[in-house]
Amino acid sequence: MNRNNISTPTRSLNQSYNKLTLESSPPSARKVYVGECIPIKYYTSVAMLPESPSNTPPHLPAPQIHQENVGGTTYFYPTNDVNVSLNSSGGLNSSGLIGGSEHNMAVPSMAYPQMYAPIPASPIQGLGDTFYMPEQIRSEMQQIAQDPYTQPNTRQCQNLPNSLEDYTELLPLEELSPHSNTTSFRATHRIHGDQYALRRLHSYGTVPSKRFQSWKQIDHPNIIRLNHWFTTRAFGDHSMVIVYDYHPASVTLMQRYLDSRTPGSNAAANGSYHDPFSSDPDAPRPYTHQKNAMLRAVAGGSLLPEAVLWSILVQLTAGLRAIHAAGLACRTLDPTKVLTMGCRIRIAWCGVADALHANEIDINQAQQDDLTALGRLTLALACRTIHCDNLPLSIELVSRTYSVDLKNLIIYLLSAPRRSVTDLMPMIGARFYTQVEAFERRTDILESHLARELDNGRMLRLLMKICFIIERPEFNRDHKWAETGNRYLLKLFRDYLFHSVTTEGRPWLDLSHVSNCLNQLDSGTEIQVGLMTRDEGSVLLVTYAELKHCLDQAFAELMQVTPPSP
Ligand SMILES: Nc1ncnc2c1ncn2[C@@H]1O[C@H](COP(=O)(O)OP(=O)(O)OP(=O)(O)O)[C@@H](O)[C@H]1O
Repeated sequence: MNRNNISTPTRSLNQSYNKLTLESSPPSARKVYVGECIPIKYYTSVAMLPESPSNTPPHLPAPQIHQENVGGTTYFYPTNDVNVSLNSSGGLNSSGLIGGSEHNMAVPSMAYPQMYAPIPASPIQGLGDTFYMPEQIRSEMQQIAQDPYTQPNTRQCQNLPNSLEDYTELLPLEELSPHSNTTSFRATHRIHGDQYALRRLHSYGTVPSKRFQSWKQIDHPNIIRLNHWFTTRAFGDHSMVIVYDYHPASVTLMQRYLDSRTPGSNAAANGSYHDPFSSDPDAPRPYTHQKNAMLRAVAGGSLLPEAVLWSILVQLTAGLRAIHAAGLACRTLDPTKVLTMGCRIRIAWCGVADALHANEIDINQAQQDDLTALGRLTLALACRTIHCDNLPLSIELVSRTYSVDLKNLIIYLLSAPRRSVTDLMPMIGARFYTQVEAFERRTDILESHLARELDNGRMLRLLMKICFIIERPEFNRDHKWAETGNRYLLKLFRDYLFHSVTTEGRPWLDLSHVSNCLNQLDSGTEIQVGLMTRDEGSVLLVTYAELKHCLDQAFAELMQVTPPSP
Protein backbone atom coordinates (compact mmCIF):
# COMPACT_ATOMS: atom_id res chain seq x y z
CA MET A 1 0.00 0.00 0.00
CA ASN A 2 1.29 3.42 -0.82
CA ARG A 3 2.02 5.62 2.08
CA ASN A 4 -0.47 8.46 2.25
CA ASN A 5 -2.33 7.28 -0.75
CA ILE A 6 -5.31 9.04 0.61
CA SER A 7 -8.37 10.61 -0.94
CA THR A 8 -8.93 14.31 -0.54
CA PRO A 9 -11.46 15.41 2.02
CA THR A 10 -13.61 17.48 -0.23
CA ARG A 11 -16.49 18.61 1.88
CA SER A 12 -17.36 22.02 0.63
CA LEU A 13 -16.45 24.68 3.10
CA ASN A 14 -19.14 27.14 2.34
CA GLN A 15 -21.20 27.60 5.44
CA SER A 16 -21.21 30.18 8.19
CA TYR A 17 -18.58 32.56 6.83
CA ASN A 18 -19.78 35.11 9.30
CA LYS A 19 -18.08 33.28 12.11
CA LEU A 20 -14.69 33.83 10.55
CA THR A 21 -12.00 35.25 12.78
CA LEU A 22 -8.49 35.80 11.65
CA GLU A 23 -6.39 36.02 14.75
CA SER A 24 -7.85 33.46 17.05
CA SER A 25 -9.88 30.32 17.08
CA PRO A 26 -13.47 30.80 16.02
CA PRO A 27 -15.58 31.74 19.02
CA SER A 28 -18.21 29.20 18.17
CA ALA A 29 -15.74 26.35 18.13
CA ARG A 30 -16.09 24.34 21.31
CA LYS A 31 -12.77 23.99 23.06
CA VAL A 32 -11.71 20.38 23.01
CA TYR A 33 -9.36 19.20 25.68
CA VAL A 34 -7.51 16.30 24.26
CA GLY A 35 -4.62 15.15 26.35
CA GLU A 36 -1.45 13.97 24.77
CA CYS A 37 -2.57 10.50 25.71
CA ILE A 38 -5.46 10.24 23.29
CA PRO A 39 -3.55 10.29 20.05
CA ILE A 40 -0.64 8.54 21.70
CA LYS A 41 -2.79 5.55 22.53
CA TYR A 42 -3.31 5.02 18.88
CA TYR A 43 0.31 4.05 18.53
CA THR A 44 1.59 0.54 18.60
CA SER A 45 5.00 1.59 19.79
CA VAL A 46 4.55 3.07 23.24
CA ALA A 47 8.27 3.52 23.61
CA MET A 48 8.25 5.95 20.76
CA LEU A 49 5.77 8.21 22.46
CA PRO A 50 6.50 8.67 26.13
CA GLU A 51 3.25 9.32 27.85
CA SER A 52 3.02 11.49 30.88
CA PRO A 53 -0.01 10.72 33.02
CA SER A 54 0.21 14.14 34.56
CA ASN A 55 -0.52 15.66 31.15
CA THR A 56 -3.77 13.81 30.84
CA PRO A 57 -6.83 15.80 31.83
CA PRO A 58 -8.50 13.68 34.54
CA HIS A 59 -12.02 14.30 33.26
CA LEU A 60 -11.38 12.65 29.93
CA PRO A 61 -12.32 9.01 29.80
CA ALA A 62 -9.84 6.79 28.02
CA PRO A 63 -11.17 6.07 24.55
CA GLN A 64 -12.09 2.53 23.52
CA ILE A 65 -9.67 1.64 20.78
CA HIS A 66 -10.31 -1.14 18.34
CA GLN A 67 -7.31 -2.56 16.51
CA GLU A 68 -7.47 -4.38 13.21
CA ASN A 69 -4.88 -5.57 10.78
CA VAL A 70 -5.83 -5.20 7.15
CA GLY A 71 -3.42 -6.33 4.47
CA GLY A 72 -0.44 -5.98 6.81
CA THR A 73 -1.39 -2.51 8.03
CA THR A 74 -2.67 -2.06 11.53
CA TYR A 75 -5.61 0.32 11.96
CA PHE A 76 -6.61 1.77 15.31
CA TYR A 77 -9.93 3.49 15.85
CA PRO A 78 -12.38 4.16 18.64
CA THR A 79 -15.06 1.47 18.73
CA ASN A 80 -17.80 3.99 19.52
CA ASP A 81 -17.01 6.13 16.50
CA VAL A 82 -19.79 5.69 13.99
CA ASN A 83 -17.93 7.63 11.39
CA VAL A 84 -15.32 5.03 10.69
CA SER A 85 -16.04 1.65 9.23
CA LEU A 86 -14.23 -0.74 7.01
CA ASN A 87 -15.59 -0.93 3.53
CA SER A 88 -15.72 -4.02 1.47
CA SER A 89 -12.49 -3.29 -0.32
CA GLY A 90 -10.60 -3.05 2.88
CA GLY A 91 -10.37 0.76 2.79
CA LEU A 92 -11.75 3.00 5.47
CA ASN A 93 -14.89 4.94 4.78
CA SER A 94 -14.23 8.13 6.57
CA SER A 95 -13.22 11.59 5.68
CA GLY A 96 -9.93 11.59 3.97
CA LEU A 97 -9.15 8.02 4.85
CA ILE A 98 -7.52 5.33 2.84
CA GLY A 99 -9.76 3.80 0.21
CA GLY A 100 -12.51 6.35 0.82
CA SER A 101 -13.76 8.74 -1.77
CA GLU A 102 -15.67 11.93 -1.33
CA HIS A 103 -18.82 10.05 -2.30
CA ASN A 104 -18.63 7.36 0.31
CA MET A 105 -17.37 9.55 3.11
CA ALA A 106 -19.36 9.22 6.31
CA VAL A 107 -20.24 12.68 7.52
CA PRO A 108 -19.90 13.17 11.24
CA SER A 109 -22.50 15.07 13.17
CA MET A 110 -21.21 18.59 12.88
CA ALA A 111 -20.18 20.06 16.18
CA TYR A 112 -18.11 22.70 14.40
CA PRO A 113 -19.12 25.04 11.65
CA GLN A 114 -17.21 25.02 8.39
CA MET A 115 -16.16 28.56 8.18
CA TYR A 116 -13.90 29.36 5.33
CA ALA A 117 -14.22 30.22 1.71
CA PRO A 118 -14.61 27.16 -0.50
CA ILE A 119 -11.69 26.24 -2.69
CA PRO A 120 -12.25 24.04 -5.73
CA ALA A 121 -11.84 20.41 -4.84
CA SER A 122 -9.63 19.38 -7.70
CA PRO A 123 -7.31 20.97 -10.20
CA ILE A 124 -9.43 22.46 -12.93
CA GLN A 125 -8.85 24.53 -15.99
CA GLY A 126 -7.91 28.06 -15.02
CA LEU A 127 -7.27 27.17 -11.41
CA GLY A 128 -4.82 30.06 -11.26
CA ASP A 129 -7.71 32.48 -11.61
CA THR A 130 -9.37 30.89 -8.62
CA PHE A 131 -6.33 31.06 -6.43
CA TYR A 132 -4.93 34.42 -7.43
CA MET A 133 -6.36 37.90 -7.56
CA PRO A 134 -7.01 39.74 -10.85
CA GLU A 135 -3.90 41.10 -12.46
CA GLN A 136 -4.98 44.73 -12.15
CA ILE A 137 -5.54 44.58 -8.41
CA ARG A 138 -2.34 42.63 -7.97
CA SER A 139 -0.26 45.12 -9.93
CA GLU A 140 -1.74 48.07 -7.98
CA MET A 141 -0.99 46.35 -4.70
CA GLN A 142 2.52 45.49 -5.85
CA GLN A 143 3.19 49.08 -6.89
CA ILE A 144 2.08 50.21 -3.45
CA ALA A 145 4.23 47.57 -1.77
CA GLN A 146 7.28 48.43 -3.87
CA ASP A 147 6.96 52.17 -3.47
CA PRO A 148 8.87 52.37 -0.15
CA TYR A 149 11.84 50.69 -1.83
CA THR A 150 12.06 53.10 -4.75
CA GLN A 151 15.03 55.33 -4.17
CA PRO A 152 15.56 58.62 -5.92
CA ASN A 153 18.93 59.78 -7.07
CA THR A 154 21.03 59.40 -3.91
CA ARG A 155 23.22 62.31 -4.94
CA GLN A 156 20.24 64.51 -4.18
CA CYS A 157 19.94 63.13 -0.67
CA GLN A 158 23.46 64.02 0.34
CA ASN A 159 22.74 67.43 1.79
CA LEU A 160 19.52 66.49 3.47
CA PRO A 161 19.24 66.44 7.25
CA ASN A 162 19.12 62.99 8.85
CA SER A 163 15.90 63.78 10.60
CA LEU A 164 13.30 66.48 11.04
CA GLU A 165 11.37 66.43 14.29
CA ASP A 166 9.84 62.92 14.36
CA TYR A 167 10.63 62.21 10.71
CA THR A 168 13.67 60.39 9.36
CA GLU A 169 14.88 58.91 6.06
CA LEU A 170 14.08 61.98 4.01
CA LEU A 171 13.92 61.33 0.28
CA PRO A 172 13.13 64.00 -2.29
CA LEU A 173 9.88 63.47 -4.22
CA GLU A 174 11.08 65.66 -7.08
CA GLU A 175 14.30 66.87 -8.63
CA LEU A 176 15.69 69.42 -6.20
CA SER A 177 16.07 72.76 -7.89
CA PRO A 178 18.28 75.47 -6.36
CA HIS A 179 15.83 78.22 -7.25
CA SER A 180 12.67 76.66 -5.96
CA ASN A 181 10.99 78.13 -2.89
CA THR A 182 9.35 74.82 -1.97
CA THR A 183 10.57 71.22 -1.98
CA SER A 184 8.77 68.00 -1.26
CA PHE A 185 10.02 64.87 0.47
CA ARG A 186 8.91 61.48 1.53
CA ALA A 187 9.82 60.72 5.14
CA THR A 188 9.29 57.96 7.68
CA HIS A 189 7.88 58.55 11.13
CA ARG A 190 10.50 57.65 13.71
CA ILE A 191 8.09 55.92 16.10
CA HIS A 192 5.38 54.15 14.12
CA GLY A 193 7.21 53.84 10.80
CA ASP A 194 4.43 55.27 8.61
CA GLN A 195 5.42 57.34 5.64
CA TYR A 196 4.47 60.96 5.09
CA ALA A 197 4.77 63.55 2.35
CA LEU A 198 6.54 66.66 3.60
CA ARG A 199 6.45 70.02 1.88
CA ARG A 200 9.20 72.39 2.89
CA LEU A 201 8.62 76.12 2.43
CA HIS A 202 12.07 77.67 2.22
CA SER A 203 13.01 80.71 4.32
CA TYR A 204 9.53 81.02 5.64
CA GLY A 205 9.05 83.80 8.15
CA THR A 206 5.30 84.41 8.24
CA VAL A 207 2.85 83.02 10.78
CA PRO A 208 0.35 80.75 8.99
CA SER A 209 -3.09 82.26 8.57
CA LYS A 210 -6.22 81.02 10.32
CA ARG A 211 -7.18 79.33 7.07
CA PHE A 212 -4.26 77.05 7.60
CA GLN A 213 -5.84 75.70 10.79
CA SER A 214 -9.04 74.96 8.86
CA TRP A 215 -7.13 72.82 6.36
CA LYS A 216 -6.17 70.51 9.18
CA GLN A 217 -9.84 69.81 9.86
CA ILE A 218 -10.55 68.59 6.32
CA ASP A 219 -10.75 64.84 6.04
CA HIS A 220 -11.98 63.78 2.61
CA PRO A 221 -11.21 60.81 0.34
CA ASN A 222 -10.34 63.12 -2.55
CA ILE A 223 -8.07 65.45 -0.59
CA ILE A 224 -4.66 64.52 0.75
CA ARG A 225 -4.85 65.11 4.44
CA LEU A 226 -2.77 67.83 6.03
CA ASN A 227 -1.65 66.48 9.41
CA HIS A 228 0.41 69.21 10.97
CA TRP A 229 3.31 71.60 10.42
CA PHE A 230 6.42 72.77 12.18
CA THR A 231 9.30 75.13 11.63
CA THR A 232 12.92 73.99 11.46
CA ARG A 233 16.42 75.31 11.02
CA ALA A 234 17.72 71.91 9.90
CA PHE A 235 18.12 73.15 6.31
CA GLY A 236 20.20 76.14 7.40
CA ASP A 237 17.32 78.60 7.08
CA HIS A 238 14.02 79.14 8.84
CA SER A 239 11.84 76.69 6.92
CA MET A 240 8.30 75.62 7.53
CA VAL A 241 7.48 71.95 6.92
CA ILE A 242 3.91 70.82 6.30
CA VAL A 243 3.19 67.14 6.85
CA TYR A 244 0.68 65.31 4.63
CA ASP A 245 -0.47 61.71 4.33
CA TYR A 246 1.67 59.79 1.90
CA HIS A 247 -0.14 57.81 -0.81
CA PRO A 248 2.30 55.28 -2.27
CA ALA A 249 2.68 54.86 -6.00
CA SER A 250 0.59 57.94 -6.76
CA VAL A 251 1.43 60.03 -9.79
CA THR A 252 0.14 63.41 -10.85
CA LEU A 253 -2.47 63.80 -13.59
CA MET A 254 0.25 65.59 -15.47
CA GLN A 255 2.54 62.56 -15.30
CA ARG A 256 -0.19 60.09 -16.09
CA TYR A 257 -2.04 61.76 -18.90
CA LEU A 258 -0.32 64.88 -20.12
CA ASP A 259 3.43 64.64 -19.94
CA SER A 260 5.11 62.78 -22.77
CA ARG A 261 8.46 63.06 -20.96
CA THR A 262 7.33 60.77 -18.15
CA PRO A 263 8.61 57.29 -18.96
CA GLY A 264 5.80 54.78 -18.97
CA SER A 265 3.04 57.38 -18.86
CA ASN A 266 0.01 56.90 -21.07
CA ALA A 267 0.97 60.00 -22.96
CA ALA A 268 4.43 58.64 -23.68
CA ALA A 269 3.13 55.19 -24.48
CA ASN A 270 0.76 56.31 -27.19
CA GLY A 271 3.52 58.32 -28.80
CA SER A 272 1.15 61.03 -29.90
CA TYR A 273 2.45 63.70 -27.59
CA HIS A 274 5.97 64.14 -28.68
CA ASP A 275 6.31 67.82 -28.14
CA PRO A 276 9.10 69.60 -30.00
CA PHE A 277 8.83 72.41 -27.43
CA SER A 278 9.23 70.02 -24.50
CA SER A 279 12.63 71.44 -23.56
CA ASP A 280 10.75 74.56 -22.45
CA PRO A 281 7.25 73.57 -21.37
CA ASP A 282 6.26 77.18 -20.72
CA ALA A 283 7.22 78.48 -24.14
CA PRO A 284 4.22 79.84 -26.09
CA ARG A 285 3.13 77.45 -28.84
CA PRO A 286 2.15 78.62 -32.30
CA TYR A 287 -1.50 78.11 -33.17
CA THR A 288 -0.71 75.36 -35.66
CA HIS A 289 1.25 73.46 -33.06
CA GLN A 290 -1.69 73.43 -30.64
CA LYS A 291 -4.09 72.41 -33.34
CA ASN A 292 -1.82 69.69 -34.62
CA ALA A 293 -1.23 68.31 -31.15
CA MET A 294 -4.96 67.95 -30.61
CA LEU A 295 -5.67 66.54 -34.02
CA ARG A 296 -2.85 64.05 -33.55
CA ALA A 297 -4.48 62.93 -30.33
CA VAL A 298 -7.80 62.44 -32.14
CA ALA A 299 -6.18 60.62 -35.04
CA GLY A 300 -4.04 58.45 -32.78
CA GLY A 301 -7.09 57.35 -30.82
CA SER A 302 -5.36 58.43 -27.64
CA LEU A 303 -8.09 60.65 -26.27
CA LEU A 304 -9.32 59.58 -22.88
CA PRO A 305 -12.63 57.73 -22.72
CA GLU A 306 -15.39 60.06 -21.58
CA ALA A 307 -16.08 57.84 -18.56
CA VAL A 308 -12.56 58.52 -17.29
CA LEU A 309 -13.10 62.27 -17.59
CA TRP A 310 -16.38 62.08 -15.69
CA SER A 311 -14.78 59.96 -13.02
CA ILE A 312 -12.06 62.58 -12.52
CA LEU A 313 -14.63 65.38 -12.60
CA VAL A 314 -16.92 63.77 -10.05
CA GLN A 315 -14.05 63.17 -7.65
CA LEU A 316 -12.54 66.62 -8.06
CA THR A 317 -15.90 68.34 -7.59
CA ALA A 318 -16.43 66.22 -4.46
CA GLY A 319 -13.08 67.44 -3.11
CA LEU A 320 -13.77 71.05 -4.08
CA ARG A 321 -17.21 70.87 -2.50
CA ALA A 322 -15.64 69.95 0.85
CA ILE A 323 -13.00 72.65 0.51
CA HIS A 324 -15.46 75.40 -0.41
CA ALA A 325 -17.91 74.31 2.29
CA ALA A 326 -15.11 74.82 4.83
CA GLY A 327 -14.73 78.42 3.63
CA LEU A 328 -11.46 77.64 1.88
CA ALA A 329 -10.19 77.64 -1.67
CA CYS A 330 -7.79 75.22 -3.28
CA ARG A 331 -5.88 77.90 -5.25
CA THR A 332 -3.56 75.36 -6.90
CA LEU A 333 -5.84 73.06 -8.86
CA ASP A 334 -3.67 72.08 -11.78
CA PRO A 335 -2.54 68.74 -13.25
CA THR A 336 0.68 68.78 -11.22
CA LYS A 337 -1.22 69.07 -7.94
CA VAL A 338 -3.77 66.32 -8.46
CA LEU A 339 -2.61 62.79 -7.72
CA THR A 340 -4.02 59.58 -9.05
CA MET A 341 -3.57 55.98 -8.04
CA GLY A 342 -5.75 53.31 -9.62
CA CYS A 343 -9.06 55.04 -10.16
CA ARG A 344 -8.74 57.35 -7.14
CA ILE A 345 -8.13 61.07 -7.53
CA ARG A 346 -6.70 63.20 -4.70
CA ILE A 347 -5.95 66.90 -4.50
CA ALA A 348 -2.41 67.34 -3.15
CA TRP A 349 -0.59 69.94 -1.07
CA CYS A 350 -3.73 71.75 0.05
CA GLY A 351 -2.97 74.81 2.13
CA VAL A 352 0.49 75.47 0.69
CA ALA A 353 -0.82 78.47 -1.21
CA ASP A 354 -2.40 79.80 1.97
CA ALA A 355 0.89 79.39 3.81
CA LEU A 356 2.90 81.05 1.06
CA HIS A 357 0.44 83.90 0.65
CA ALA A 358 -0.84 84.41 4.15
CA ASN A 359 -2.36 87.82 3.38
CA GLU A 360 -6.12 88.28 3.29
CA ILE A 361 -7.73 87.14 0.07
CA ASP A 362 -11.21 87.42 -1.38
CA ILE A 363 -12.26 83.83 -0.69
CA ASN A 364 -15.27 84.06 -3.03
CA GLN A 365 -13.01 85.10 -5.87
CA ALA A 366 -10.53 82.33 -4.98
CA GLN A 367 -13.35 79.77 -5.13
CA GLN A 368 -14.42 81.11 -8.51
CA ASP A 369 -10.81 80.71 -9.63
CA ASP A 370 -10.90 77.09 -8.45
CA LEU A 371 -13.83 76.41 -10.75
CA THR A 372 -12.05 78.06 -13.66
CA ALA A 373 -9.00 75.92 -12.87
CA LEU A 374 -11.24 72.83 -12.88
CA GLY A 375 -12.55 73.85 -16.32
CA ARG A 376 -9.00 74.27 -17.64
CA LEU A 377 -7.92 70.97 -16.16
CA THR A 378 -10.87 69.14 -17.74
CA LEU A 379 -10.21 70.79 -21.07
CA ALA A 380 -6.54 69.82 -20.91
CA LEU A 381 -7.43 66.21 -20.17
CA ALA A 382 -10.06 66.15 -22.92
CA CYS A 383 -7.56 67.51 -25.45
CA ARG A 384 -4.65 65.53 -23.91
CA THR A 385 -2.48 68.64 -23.87
CA ILE A 386 -1.96 71.45 -21.45
CA HIS A 387 -1.51 73.78 -24.40
CA CYS A 388 -5.14 74.48 -25.11
CA ASP A 389 -5.12 78.26 -24.83
CA ASN A 390 -7.00 78.54 -28.08
CA LEU A 391 -10.39 78.09 -26.47
CA PRO A 392 -12.64 77.93 -29.58
CA LEU A 393 -10.38 75.32 -31.15
CA SER A 394 -10.20 73.25 -27.98
CA ILE A 395 -13.96 73.39 -27.43
CA GLU A 396 -14.50 72.37 -31.04
CA LEU A 397 -12.33 69.33 -30.45
CA VAL A 398 -14.28 68.48 -27.33
CA SER A 399 -17.61 68.80 -29.12
CA ARG A 400 -16.34 66.60 -31.94
CA THR A 401 -15.37 63.81 -29.59
CA TYR A 402 -17.36 64.06 -26.40
CA SER A 403 -20.96 64.52 -25.31
CA VAL A 404 -22.75 67.86 -25.24
CA ASP A 405 -22.96 67.57 -21.46
CA LEU A 406 -19.20 67.50 -21.09
CA LYS A 407 -18.75 70.41 -23.44
CA ASN A 408 -21.41 72.43 -21.61
CA LEU A 409 -19.83 71.70 -18.26
CA ILE A 410 -16.42 72.90 -19.47
CA ILE A 411 -17.94 76.04 -20.96
CA TYR A 412 -19.84 76.69 -17.74
CA LEU A 413 -16.68 76.27 -15.65
CA LEU A 414 -14.65 78.51 -17.90
CA SER A 415 -17.05 81.27 -18.63
CA ALA A 416 -20.14 81.61 -16.43
CA PRO A 417 -20.01 84.80 -14.34
CA ARG A 418 -20.98 83.44 -10.89
CA ARG A 419 -20.54 79.75 -10.37
CA SER A 420 -20.85 77.45 -7.42
CA VAL A 421 -19.55 73.94 -7.04
CA THR A 422 -23.02 72.81 -5.93
CA ASP A 423 -24.43 73.96 -9.29
CA LEU A 424 -22.30 71.31 -10.93
CA MET A 425 -24.33 68.51 -9.43
CA PRO A 426 -27.29 68.76 -11.87
CA MET A 427 -24.81 69.07 -14.73
CA ILE A 428 -23.11 65.85 -13.70
CA GLY A 429 -26.53 64.26 -13.25
CA ALA A 430 -26.85 60.51 -13.61
CA ARG A 431 -23.10 60.17 -14.19
CA PHE A 432 -22.73 60.59 -10.49
CA TYR A 433 -24.68 57.35 -10.00
CA THR A 434 -22.46 55.63 -12.55
CA GLN A 435 -19.50 56.60 -10.42
CA VAL A 436 -21.07 55.37 -7.22
CA GLU A 437 -21.93 52.07 -8.91
CA ALA A 438 -18.39 51.72 -10.26
CA PHE A 439 -16.92 52.28 -6.82
CA GLU A 440 -19.36 49.84 -5.26
CA ARG A 441 -18.50 47.20 -7.81
CA ARG A 442 -14.84 47.74 -7.14
CA THR A 443 -15.48 47.46 -3.42
CA ASP A 444 -17.33 44.16 -3.98
CA ILE A 445 -14.42 42.75 -5.95
CA LEU A 446 -11.89 43.94 -3.39
CA GLU A 447 -13.93 42.53 -0.52
CA SER A 448 -14.23 39.14 -2.14
CA HIS A 449 -10.48 39.04 -2.71
CA LEU A 450 -9.83 40.33 0.76
CA ALA A 451 -11.82 37.38 2.10
CA ARG A 452 -9.58 35.02 0.17
CA GLU A 453 -6.42 36.73 1.26
CA LEU A 454 -7.70 36.64 4.81
CA ASP A 455 -7.92 32.88 4.52
CA ASN A 456 -4.47 32.76 2.98
CA GLY A 457 -3.01 34.73 5.87
CA ARG A 458 -4.67 32.42 8.36
CA MET A 459 -3.34 29.35 6.57
CA LEU A 460 0.13 30.80 6.39
CA ARG A 461 0.10 31.36 10.15
CA LEU A 462 -1.04 27.78 10.70
CA LEU A 463 1.70 26.47 8.46
CA MET A 464 4.28 28.62 10.19
CA LYS A 465 3.20 27.25 13.56
CA ILE A 466 3.52 23.70 12.24
CA CYS A 467 6.97 24.46 10.80
CA PHE A 468 8.15 25.97 14.07
CA ILE A 469 7.36 22.64 15.72
CA ILE A 470 8.08 19.73 13.43
CA GLU A 471 11.61 18.49 12.90
CA ARG A 472 12.98 20.97 15.43
CA PRO A 473 16.40 19.48 16.22
CA GLU A 474 16.19 20.18 19.92
CA PHE A 475 13.89 21.71 22.53
CA ASN A 476 14.82 22.21 26.18
CA ARG A 477 17.81 19.91 25.56
CA ASP A 478 15.44 17.17 24.42
CA HIS A 479 16.60 16.02 21.00
CA LYS A 480 13.57 13.80 20.53
CA TRP A 481 11.01 16.47 21.35
CA ALA A 482 9.92 17.03 17.76
CA GLU A 483 9.67 13.31 17.06
CA THR A 484 7.59 12.31 20.03
CA GLY A 485 4.17 12.90 21.56
CA ASN A 486 1.87 15.39 19.95
CA ARG A 487 4.66 16.68 17.76
CA TYR A 488 4.97 13.31 16.03
CA LEU A 489 1.31 13.48 15.05
CA LEU A 490 1.89 16.92 13.58
CA LYS A 491 4.77 15.57 11.56
CA LEU A 492 2.56 12.82 10.16
CA PHE A 493 -0.09 15.42 9.44
CA ARG A 494 2.48 17.46 7.53
CA ASP A 495 3.29 14.32 5.51
CA TYR A 496 -0.40 13.85 4.88
CA LEU A 497 -0.70 17.45 3.69
CA PHE A 498 2.30 17.62 1.44
CA HIS A 499 3.71 14.17 0.77
CA SER A 500 0.62 12.22 -0.23
CA VAL A 501 0.94 10.20 -3.40
CA THR A 502 -1.43 8.83 -5.99
CA THR A 503 -2.17 5.13 -6.39
CA GLU A 504 0.71 4.99 -8.87
CA GLY A 505 3.01 6.50 -6.30
CA ARG A 506 3.27 9.90 -7.96
CA PRO A 507 3.38 13.08 -5.86
CA TRP A 508 -0.10 14.42 -5.34
CA LEU A 509 0.11 18.19 -5.56
CA ASP A 510 -3.39 19.38 -4.82
CA LEU A 511 -3.76 22.82 -3.30
CA SER A 512 -7.39 22.21 -2.45
CA HIS A 513 -6.38 19.17 -0.38
CA VAL A 514 -3.91 21.30 1.57
CA SER A 515 -6.28 24.20 2.07
CA ASN A 516 -9.25 22.02 3.00
CA CYS A 517 -7.19 20.10 5.55
CA LEU A 518 -5.84 23.31 7.04
CA ASN A 519 -9.37 24.69 7.23
CA GLN A 520 -10.48 21.60 9.09
CA LEU A 521 -7.51 21.92 11.40
CA ASP A 522 -8.19 25.56 12.12
CA SER A 523 -11.85 24.84 12.79
CA GLY A 524 -10.95 21.84 14.97
CA THR A 525 -13.66 19.69 13.46
CA GLU A 526 -14.60 16.20 14.61
CA ILE A 527 -13.84 14.82 11.18
CA GLN A 528 -11.25 12.08 11.35
CA VAL A 529 -8.12 11.83 9.34
CA GLY A 530 -5.92 8.79 8.88
CA LEU A 531 -2.21 9.49 9.30
CA MET A 532 0.06 6.78 8.06
CA THR A 533 3.40 6.26 9.74
CA ARG A 534 6.44 6.53 7.53
CA ASP A 535 7.13 2.82 7.66
CA GLU A 536 3.56 2.34 6.39
CA GLY A 537 2.98 -0.01 9.28
CA SER A 538 0.23 1.90 11.08
CA VAL A 539 -2.52 4.36 10.40
CA LEU A 540 -3.38 6.68 13.25
CA LEU A 541 -6.94 7.92 13.31
CA VAL A 542 -7.25 11.35 14.80
CA THR A 543 -9.82 14.08 14.59
CA TYR A 544 -8.88 17.54 13.49
CA ALA A 545 -9.94 18.71 16.94
CA GLU A 546 -7.25 16.51 18.42
CA LEU A 547 -4.69 17.70 15.93
CA LYS A 548 -5.60 21.28 16.69
CA HIS A 549 -5.09 20.61 20.36
CA CYS A 550 -1.71 19.01 19.62
CA LEU A 551 -0.69 22.05 17.62
CA ASP A 552 -1.85 24.52 20.25
CA GLN A 553 -0.15 22.62 23.02
CA ALA A 554 3.18 22.17 21.25
CA PHE A 555 3.21 25.78 20.12
CA ALA A 556 2.38 26.96 23.63
CA GLU A 557 5.40 24.99 24.89
CA LEU A 558 7.61 26.83 22.44
CA MET A 559 6.08 30.16 23.33
CA GLN A 560 6.67 29.61 27.02
CA VAL A 561 10.42 29.61 26.65
CA THR A 562 10.66 32.11 23.80
CA PRO A 563 12.28 35.35 24.98
CA PRO A 564 10.03 38.39 24.58
CA SER A 565 10.76 40.42 21.46
CA PRO A 566 12.78 43.54 22.23
N1 LIG B 1 0.96 63.00 -0.59
C1 LIG B 1 1.67 62.39 -1.52
N2 LIG B 1 1.80 61.06 -1.52
C2 LIG B 1 2.53 60.43 -2.45
N3 LIG B 1 3.17 61.04 -3.45
C3 LIG B 1 3.07 62.37 -3.52
C4 LIG B 1 2.33 63.10 -2.57
N4 LIG B 1 2.41 64.40 -2.92
C5 LIG B 1 3.16 64.46 -4.03
N5 LIG B 1 3.57 63.26 -4.40
C6 LIG B 1 4.43 62.91 -5.54
O1 LIG B 1 5.56 63.71 -5.46
C7 LIG B 1 5.98 64.12 -6.72
C8 LIG B 1 6.44 65.57 -6.64
O2 LIG B 1 5.34 66.40 -6.29
P1 LIG B 1 5.49 67.98 -6.40
O3 LIG B 1 4.15 68.59 -6.29
O4 LIG B 1 6.53 68.45 -5.48
O5 LIG B 1 6.04 68.07 -7.85
P2 LIG B 1 6.13 69.22 -8.86
O6 LIG B 1 5.16 68.95 -9.94
O7 LIG B 1 7.56 69.30 -9.24
O8 LIG B 1 5.63 70.48 -8.06
P3 LIG B 1 6.38 71.84 -7.80
O9 LIG B 1 6.88 72.31 -9.11
O10 LIG B 1 5.30 72.69 -7.23
O11 LIG B 1 7.46 71.53 -6.81
C9 LIG B 1 4.83 63.92 -7.65
O12 LIG B 1 5.23 63.03 -8.66
C10 LIG B 1 3.77 63.25 -6.84
O13 LIG B 1 3.35 62.07 -7.50
